Parts: sequence; C-alpha cells; structure tokens
Amino acid sequence: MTTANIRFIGGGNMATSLIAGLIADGYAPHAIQVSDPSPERRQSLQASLGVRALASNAEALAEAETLVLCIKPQLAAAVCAELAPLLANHRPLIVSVMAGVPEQTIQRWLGAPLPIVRAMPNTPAMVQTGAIGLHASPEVDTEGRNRAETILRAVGLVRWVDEEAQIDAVTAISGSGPAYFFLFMEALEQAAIELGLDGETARLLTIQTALGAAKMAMESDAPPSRLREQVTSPGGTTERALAVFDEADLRALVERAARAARDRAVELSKTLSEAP
Ligand SMILES: NC(=O)C1=CN([C@@H]2O[C@H](COP(=O)(O)OP(=O)(O)OC[C@H]3O[C@@H](n4cnc5c(N)ncnc54)[C@H](OP(=O)(O)O)[C@@H]3O)[C@@H](O)[C@H]2O)C=CC1
Ligand SMILES: O=C(O)[C@@H]1CCC=N1
Repeated sequence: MTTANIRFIGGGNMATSLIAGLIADGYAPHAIQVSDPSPERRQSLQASLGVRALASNAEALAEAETLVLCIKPQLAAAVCAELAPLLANHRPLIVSVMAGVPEQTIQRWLGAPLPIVRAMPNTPAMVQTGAIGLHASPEVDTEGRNRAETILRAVGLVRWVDEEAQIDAVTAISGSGPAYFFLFMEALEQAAIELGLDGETARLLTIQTALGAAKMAMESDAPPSRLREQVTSPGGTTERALAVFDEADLRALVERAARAARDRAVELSKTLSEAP
C-alpha cells in the first residue's frame, strides 16, 4: 500500500490544514501537489509548506493516485466536469472533503462510478488533532479504504460511519465544531476582560482552560458530566454560572445549532444532486 502522491484540487483553508498536518506527520512535501486558481495562494502554499502548487487542475490530476477534492460544494460540478474527460483511463482514489455533496452526485459529474471516499475533516487537522468522519462508496476496495484512512489518520482521529447520511451529522458536530468552540473561547475571553483581566491574561487563561478540559475529557474514564460535577462545589461559584447557562437552555440551543448545520448539509445535498 502506498500513500505517496496525493493531489489536492483547491488550496484553501481545509486543504492547507490537511497538507500542513500531513507534512508535520512526516509526509514529503514533494509527494504532495495542489492546484488553485489564485497566484497569491499558490505562492503562499509553496512558500509556507514547500509543496508544488499548480494553476491547472488537469496537471494536478495527471498522475494522481489519490485526488482530494477541496473546493467549495457550489463549484464542484464545474470542476468535476473539467476533470471528467481525463478520468476515462485513469482511476485515482477520490477523497472528497466537500460538505453536502453525495458520492453518487460526484460520480455522476465525473461521468464514471469511480471509487469515492467522503471525508469530513476539520481545521485542527493542521495541528494533527483533527476529528475526521469517513464513508466509502461501494467501489472503494480494501486498499482504497486503508489508503484513505492512513492519510486522514496522519492528521487526527478517524471514525468510519456506516451510512453516507451520517457524514451530514459528522459535518454538524466535528466539521463545523471547531467554530463553536472558538466562539465560546471568544466569549469567555471577552468576559474575562469585562471582569478586569488584561487581554493577554484573558486569552491565555481561556485557551489553556479549553485545552485542559479537552485533555481531561479525552484521558479520563469519567464522562464530561462527572468532570463537570467535580468542578461544581455545592453552593459555590461554578454552580451560579451553570445556572445562568441552564436558564438560557444551553443544551437545547446547542442541539438547535447542530441540527441547523446538519439540515444545511442535507439541503446542499438535495440541491446539488438535483442540479444537472
Ligand atoms: N473549512 C473547514 O473547516 C472545512 C471545510 N470543508 C470542506 O472543504 C471544502 C473547501 O472549504 P475551504 O477550504 O474552507 O474553502 P476555501 O474557499 O478556503 O478553499 C477553496 C479553494 O478552492 C479554490 N478554487 C476556486 N475555484 C477553483 C477551481 N476551479 N479549481 C481549483 N480550486 C478552486 C478557491 O480559490 P478562490 O478563493 O480564489 O476562489 C480556494 O482557494 C468545502 O467543500 C468545505 O465543505 C470540510 C470540512 C471542514
Ligand atoms: O461551513 C462549512 O460549510 C464547512 C463544512 C464544515 C466546516 N466548514
């Protein structure tokens, strides 16, 4: 099995995170190429990551063993139409990280039932702490599954899901999830400043607290509810803060937000699968 020769179509935020994570894990920059229409972005990818950045998607595809589609869902039909004629005699493993673009839709656009792995990573892949959901189309053989898993495992924790529709749930939880935690960090940092801490102290205490809580939750046998109880002294300070979250029904709010993200992925899937 080889994981060498990975080509990315689209060199934006997610591709940059994945490539940075792969290189940090020991992948040779020369084994990775990326295509993107923006000269500035290509220059930045070459300068910061040492990978070859191309203007042409066709050139990126030419010898690809694994082709990672990292473009916006709304551009996918056009990009796949451009790649389709080149895939008549060449069957790379396609890994799509696009939210809300079904495997069969990608196959239709590419004009062939090519092996597709849908991957839903997140930007912490950049620091090899990604959380990644995977689903394989029936055309993907064991070697393809292993190859996709090896690539994504290099940048984080990997979970396969049984049903393709579950990728929409993964998108809502871990794909979009870093933004939820960043928002909470922004809010806590702002609160710290309002309570009289200086900006740097507010920032560092907030980030370290998030890191510590995540590390404890990951390493402990106890569920987060138990870890929360251990912080919450009866009649103490945490109890007062948590009562404010309860008043605002934080749990219901989080569920609503996750459902909204999942529903948007489903909406994208429907729109795109009905598009020509
Ligand atoms: N960002 C995230 O956290 C996550 C994103 N994803 C998925 O990753 C995909 C990319 O998202 P993200 O990286 O955030 O988006 P970006 O807009 O940052 O990246 C997309 C890149 O593709 C480039 N591009 C535009 N047209 C073409 C083309 N014809 N051929 C090749 N490249 C092109 C864009 O250039 P230009 O800007 O000049 O148009 C841009 O650099 C999406 O499908 C998204 O659903 C999945 C998980 C998490
Ligand atoms: O917001 C989005 O649509 C993409 C998919 C998951 C994270 N970012």
